[in-house]
Amino acid sequence: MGKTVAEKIFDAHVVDNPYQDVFVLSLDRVFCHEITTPIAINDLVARGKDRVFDASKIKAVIDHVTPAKDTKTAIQGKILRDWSRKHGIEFFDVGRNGVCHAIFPEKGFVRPGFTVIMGDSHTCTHGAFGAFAAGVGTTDLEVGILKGVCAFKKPETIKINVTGTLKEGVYAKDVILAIIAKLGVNGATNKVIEFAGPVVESFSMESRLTLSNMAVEAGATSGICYPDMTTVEYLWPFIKDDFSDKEAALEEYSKWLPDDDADYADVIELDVSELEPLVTYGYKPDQVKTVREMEGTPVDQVYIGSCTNGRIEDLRIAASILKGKKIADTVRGIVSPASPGAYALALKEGLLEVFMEAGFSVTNPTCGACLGMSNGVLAPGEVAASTTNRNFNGRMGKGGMVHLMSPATAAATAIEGKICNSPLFKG
Ligand SMILES: CC(C)[C@H](C(=O)O)[C@@H](O)C(=O)O
Ligand code: SF4
Repeated sequence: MGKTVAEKIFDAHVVDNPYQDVFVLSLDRVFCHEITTPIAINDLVARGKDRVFDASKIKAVIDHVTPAKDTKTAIQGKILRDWSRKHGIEFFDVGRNGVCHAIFPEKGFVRPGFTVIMGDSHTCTHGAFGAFAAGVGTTDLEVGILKGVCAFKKPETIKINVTGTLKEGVYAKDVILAIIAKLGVNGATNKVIEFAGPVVESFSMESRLTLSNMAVEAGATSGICYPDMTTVEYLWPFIKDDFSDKEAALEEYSKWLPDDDADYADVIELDVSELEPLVTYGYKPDQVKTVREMEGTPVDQVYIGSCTNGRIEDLRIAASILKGKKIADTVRGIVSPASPGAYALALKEGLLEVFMEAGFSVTNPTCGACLGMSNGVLAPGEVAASTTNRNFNGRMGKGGMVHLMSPATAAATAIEGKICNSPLFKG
């Protein structure tokens, strides 16, 4: 029987098989942010185990609330900062920081075939490189930091073949919303999703990161895209000394493709040729309608950012719609480029100017408004159009409502003050 991508990665990393389908895997990366890692650090210190398995494989960033907004968040940042310095862990502090799942890919920290953990549910994002990347709780994070291993049940895999041709103005965000609507919020629980097919092959790394990012919203442990020349091109600045040429890198990474006769829990065919821009309407990410159905819904705030859609590709699309336009005066527009790289490029390309002239506030790279912690918290009863990944009740502020959508739809919605299709989508 052939193997799925996750099965191949498990086989290559297994250090123990304590019982049945539980496997202890060696870790290639342990990522840390200031919300969940300080709890693990404090506990490790209290237990006299303030050690790390391999400082070069651990990376840390302050991203959720940055710069600190109060004493509590300042302390969280300080714990992570002091610990990183003490152990020689590469650390991204104010001025060089951004959303973990945007900055770590940008730095080339993830490679095909890697195992990655982090105390964050959207760690699945890094599966876009053909890695097994999973969010974990405090105990697993502590063990990972200390010993460089993590125990997982060998997951089954759902393969989704995305076929057809996307219409102009329809993006990876619409595809993943369609997938979540189809699977339901628990449809892939304890499973891995492989995103396959010509549409995914045609996607940039940014678009693949958007797909993998929301795998967890269907319950998936990880969302994996297959490594190909797009992956190699993206990683090339970081791997060029390891390979004679790009073809050699591609050949090496191809060992992380699934076998033709791999055994899947389910194989889903999704033809996206007729797909329209989508938007969520309720408090669960599988509550999805077409933008057309939701057209005219007034919004108070439009947020463009996050680990889902705060990358340079997203900023370019939104800016192309906002150029020369003004957002409605009933709307507060907030854009948070997700990483320093995206911010710097957006500045250089004049995109930040486009956003500002349209009436947006441009913030530093941070999670901020995405989870209602800073930089754009909603008041009760307010409605946001947002390029983020979660629309849970109160997610962006107690009593607030969030409609998830693509950056193109968000930009168009900001101009109208009401949910609407972008001019790029011709129907
Ligand atoms: C704060 C963190 C633990 C949380 C997560 O795990 O996802 C956050 O990033 C989120 O998106 O809600
Ligand atoms: S941007 Fe939002 S979803 Fe992503 S890690 Fe930050 S809070 Fe979580």
